[in-house]
Amino acid sequence: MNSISLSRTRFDAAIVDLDGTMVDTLGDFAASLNRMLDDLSLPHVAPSAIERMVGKGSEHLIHSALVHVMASAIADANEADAKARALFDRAWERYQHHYLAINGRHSAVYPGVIEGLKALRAQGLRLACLTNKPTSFAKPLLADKGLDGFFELVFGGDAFERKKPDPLPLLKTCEAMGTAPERTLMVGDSSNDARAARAAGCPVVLVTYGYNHGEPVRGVDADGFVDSLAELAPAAAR
Ligand SMILES: O=C(O)COP(=O)(O)O
Ligand SMILES: [Mg+2]
Repeated sequence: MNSISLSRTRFDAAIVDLDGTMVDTLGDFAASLNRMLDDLSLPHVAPSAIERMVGKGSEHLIHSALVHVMASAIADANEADAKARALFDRAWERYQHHYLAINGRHSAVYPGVIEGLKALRAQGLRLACLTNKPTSFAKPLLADKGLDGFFELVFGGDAFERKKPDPLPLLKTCEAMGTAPERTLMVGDSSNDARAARAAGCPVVLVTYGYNHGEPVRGVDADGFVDSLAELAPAAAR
């Protein structure tokens, strides 16, 4: 933890991101997207490219993957975008089908997550999970990985009118828990989480191992960085 402001703060609650923060879901994203692309008779997309597209919800991920695979055949960016839009409804239906069928099978909980969540709960913090993936994907994934018992609330990207990086989901989650944003710690892996937290008035810590749209995470404006959620316990206890 490299933050001075955090060490002076006491927290009542924490809001924890899912993909890239608690669970490495890149394998699930790759499997579902590539099965979807098979159904559309389109070429596969590499996990290294998918990693840069994750974090802004499934709609953004699907559209980005479609544009990415069509860019090799269609030189004009506007044309590729229009083609991706035309294919979207079918792609979304196929993606949902495949994601729900394999949810969690190609994913793993990051080291230190269970330890970190246990420590936060032991300090009396209330926990909510707030992700941009749909709630119907998030809840079974948390259950499959044995993480559901830590969270009194789970909100997906479809739970509110707008997704992170908009502050609305964080403000609504604080409201649902009855906690003040300045005493509610956001724990995430990307600039999406940090921007949402800053705008909501929540202190924010980012993990260094997540996705962050392919950009170095330490360049993001946050209150601290941790290499493992296990490092959060002493900060929360102060
Ligand atoms: O974009 C996603 O589906 C995952 O997003 P998350 O990092 O908010 O969990
Ligand atoms: Mg994330």
